[in-house]
Amino acid sequence: MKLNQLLKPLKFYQCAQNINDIEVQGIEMDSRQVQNDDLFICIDGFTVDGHDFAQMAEEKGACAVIAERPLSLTIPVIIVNDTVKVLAQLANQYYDYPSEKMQLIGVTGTNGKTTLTYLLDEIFQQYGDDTGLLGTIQMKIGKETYPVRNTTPDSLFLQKSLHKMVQNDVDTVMMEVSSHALDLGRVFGLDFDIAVFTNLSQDHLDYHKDMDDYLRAKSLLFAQMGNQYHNRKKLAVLNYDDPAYSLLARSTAHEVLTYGLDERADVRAKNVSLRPDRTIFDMITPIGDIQIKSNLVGEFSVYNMLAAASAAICANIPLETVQKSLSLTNGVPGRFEPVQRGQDFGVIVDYAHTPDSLENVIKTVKTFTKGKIYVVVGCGGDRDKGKRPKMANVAVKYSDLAIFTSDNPRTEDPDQILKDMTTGLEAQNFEVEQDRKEAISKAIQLCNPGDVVMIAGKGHETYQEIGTERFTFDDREIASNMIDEKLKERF
Ligand SMILES: CC(=O)N[C@H]1[C@@H](OP(=O)(O)OP(=O)(O)OC[C@H]2O[C@@H](n3ccc(=O)[nH]c3=O)[C@H](O)[C@@H]2O)O[C@H](CO)[C@@H](O)[C@@H]1O[C@H](C)C(=O)N[C@@H](C)C(=O)N[C@H](CCC(=O)O)C(=O)O
Ligand SMILES: Nc1ncnc2c1ncn2[C@@H]1O[C@H](COP(=O)(O)OP(=O)(O)OP(=O)(O)O)[C@@H](O)[C@H]1O
Ligand SMILES: N[C@H](CCC[C@H](N)C(=O)O)C(=O)O
Ligand SMILES: [Mg+2]
Repeated sequence: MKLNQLLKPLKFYQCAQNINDIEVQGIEMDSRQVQNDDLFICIDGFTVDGHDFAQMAEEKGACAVIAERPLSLTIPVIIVNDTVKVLAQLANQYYDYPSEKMQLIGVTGTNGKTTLTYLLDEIFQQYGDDTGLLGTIQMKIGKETYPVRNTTPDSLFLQKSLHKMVQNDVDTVMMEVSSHALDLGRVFGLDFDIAVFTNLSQDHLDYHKDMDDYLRAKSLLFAQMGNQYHNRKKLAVLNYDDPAYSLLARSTAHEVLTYGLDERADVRAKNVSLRPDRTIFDMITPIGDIQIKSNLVGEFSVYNMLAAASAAICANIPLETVQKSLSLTNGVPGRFEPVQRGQDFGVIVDYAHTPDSLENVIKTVKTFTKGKIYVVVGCGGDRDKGKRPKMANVAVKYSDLAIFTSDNPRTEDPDQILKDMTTGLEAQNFEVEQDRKEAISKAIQLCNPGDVVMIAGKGHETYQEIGTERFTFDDREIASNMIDEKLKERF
């Protein structure tokens, strides 16, 4: 593509050099990845400033650079006010606006995004769509899966991925939209057809100034859905029971469909029966009522199913398809995932890493546990420190014994994280075992028939991040081995 053509979305920019005949082979924001004739865009990041790598980009063959200040290079330097926004605009232009060629569903909220995108993926596949998925666990295009670094990638990777999905004839894409992504403009210019909100509770206050700032970031998804009133209807799906509902409803220019347990919600659950191994309820919707019998457990799963059904209804999926898909689903890897090795006690691995999600899952375990509940949990390093005492409090409040351990300490001192969790804790029903493997082993060793161990915080993760290195670690695998050992000892 000619550089002139690529710059078309921009009205104002400065360039002292002639850029008329420059041919661009690709866009790059990482100098290390630059290839001949790429356009390099300098991003001033949290760790380093991309402007400092423009020279490297030139040496690697970049044809031009986009920057926020003059740089002494021999290749043309195009100056703009905001390279983050320009990256999003040019990536969209370069990949020919892929989000407009698909049905795009964005999901935001503190908890439940991954779960909801998986439920939706199953519903749309059940309907017969070719689907794409972008989120915490992986990116998926049809049956192919790809590893990811962020829940919501930067705008360049995002547009490239959506373009690939278009090339693969994907009809519908579900994507998690994190508050970081919204705040950092990673989803600028995306044409969302349906935007879904799950819930808001404390997380990420290392990044956002306070809960209002966090909510403001979440509201951007609904404010930035685009304005195609006549071509295609756009819809916002909101949790009526969450206090954030009214602000989010006011943030969008589009029609809102609400869900919740409240009688006033458009899509709601009645006669809810929360059982140890399944959940049964009547789902009331504007287009008819269905009964849901699902393997998912806990009240939070009712919310996830209501949200999934609401988004599906917005996309004109028949209720029978929704009903069938929700009855078939076995949930999401690392979300309330049982580890079963034939033992007479329960072991559940879950990704709860916020006070609210931890409370939800332990309370759910409590509803069906006759024996004791042991919780193994830690808190991530380089993340919201305010969550630490709150998660510790929840763990001791709802369990018989909490074993506090390391999650991903990252660059923090694991002992300090554990101190942050336990300082001021009044209850005595906890132990501290920094080594996560030991902590899991201890909990499993303590189990008598009918007891349950809840291993929280890391869910699907197959690594433990200590310092800046990732070491192989999978709660499910470790727990399986420990259970096997315990069973062997018995015989
Ligand atoms: C705090 C944050 O969001 N950081 C993101 C950010 O990194 P950064 O600002 O540190 O980037 P940087 O290293 O300073 O680099 C700046 C620029 O220089 C360039 N560079 C750098 C080095 C070099 O040699 N040459 C070069 O050109 C880089 O390519 C980049 O363009 O930009 C990177 C590329 O897009 C992201 O991967 C990275 O996410 C990091 C890994 C991260 O941990 N982010 C978390 C906080 C996050 O975003 N989490 C949310 C989900 C949270 C949730 O809901 O649970 C998410 O969406 O993942
Ligand atoms: N609707 C919900 N409300 C509250 N908690 C939930 C809900 N759904 C799931 N959870 C809990 O939150 C945990 C994380 O769920 P999930 O991975 O779906 O959320 P997420 O929003 O994608 O999280 P992340 O931002 O870390 O990617 C689950 O393991 C479960 O403990
Ligand atoms: N996406 C979340 C994941 C947290 C998972 C938990 N295991 C941790 O490392 O804190 C975050 O980056 O805050
Ligand atoms: Mg997620």
